Amino acid sequence: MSFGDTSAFQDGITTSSLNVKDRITVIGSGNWGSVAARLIAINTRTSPLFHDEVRIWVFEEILPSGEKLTNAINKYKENKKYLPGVNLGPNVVADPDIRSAVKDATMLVFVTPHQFIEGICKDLKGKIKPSVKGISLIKGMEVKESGVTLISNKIRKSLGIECSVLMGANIANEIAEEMFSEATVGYKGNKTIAQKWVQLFSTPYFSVTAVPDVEGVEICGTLKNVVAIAAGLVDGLGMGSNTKAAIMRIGLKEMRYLARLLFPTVNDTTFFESCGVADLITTCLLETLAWTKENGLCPSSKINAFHNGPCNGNCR
Ligand SMILES: NC(=O)C1=CN([C@@H]2O[C@H](COP(=O)(O)OP(=O)(O)OC[C@H]3O[C@@H](n4cnc5c(N)ncnc54)[C@H](O)[C@@H]3O)[C@@H](O)[C@H]2O)C=CC1
Ligand SMILES: O=C(CO)COP(=O)(O)O
Repeated sequence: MSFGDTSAFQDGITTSSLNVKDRITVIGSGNWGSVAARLIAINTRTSPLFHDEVRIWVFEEILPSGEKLTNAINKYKENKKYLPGVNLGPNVVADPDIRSAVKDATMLVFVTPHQFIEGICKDLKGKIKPSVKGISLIKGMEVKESGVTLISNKIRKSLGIECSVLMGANIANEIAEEMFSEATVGYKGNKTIAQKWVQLFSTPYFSVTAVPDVEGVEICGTLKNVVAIAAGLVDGLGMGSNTKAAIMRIGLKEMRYLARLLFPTVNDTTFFESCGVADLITTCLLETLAWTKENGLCPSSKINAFHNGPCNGNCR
């Protein structure tokens, strides 16, 4: 079962049925955190379900101008370091103090690099409302000899809250430019909250669908990066599009195999959502583009460049 048409929910969730407006805090203000805050702020400005203001917790940094990043976001409504040139919206408010940023929140959006989540959860323990709902946009998982732990599970266990996930073919800069993208919300049990997450993120150019398979959605967002490394190697070796397509096809099958080995309840259909095949494709394509842009090279020279220097224009 899936759903993506937010208009269908308008009757199901009303302010009168919920009584209070939800208050949103975004935890993380990097590239994707800033774009996520921008999407959310569009909806909180217009939907009666949400409080207008969107708080964004900022890991404080000093800009080359000497200004604090938080002050600059609040002054210019722009994240000059992680999303320059994009207006975040008048209702986005940056806060460098994580505790004050989450104090009134009823919905928390986690969107930091995965290595920081443990420390962040420690800081949040006992500081959030017990009824708060979370969603993780973080890609990655913890791997130890004892087994793997998904990031949403770390959040759930550490804070004792419900935590959904949102993953997909979501290159943040493209969404900031309002180019069309899809995303998948993965949830466990609570369909009402999943519907609310869909409403919070959906815009005409950001189409969100929810599926009741939180592990499946999250593990897709993690494992696709392994396949993308292989796709990058294919580029570097100049092996061509057929080989890259084979890597992607076999990689998707292996993603499904491993996902089901780790989490037997993962649904096959999840791999056909944006979080599955679409994220795999965009990340495999991105590997090529990012590397070649950074190095001023054409794709087929990628590996040779390590040995022979930059492309001389003769490679195919
Ligand atoms: N950028 C993208 O297009 C997408 C990113 N993601 C995922 O979103 C998550 C966040 O990625 P981005 O926003 O791209 O990150 P980013 O790389 O743009 O920003 C890094 C963030 O980490 C913060 N930071 C640095 N040191 C820190 C510390 N010690 N403690 C806490 N925070 C610290 C920085 O201030 C900054 O806000 C990642 O899990 C990534 O995989 C998912 C989809 C798309
Ligand atoms: O979601 C992404 C592209 O769709 C980017 O994900 P990563 O941050 O894991 O590279």
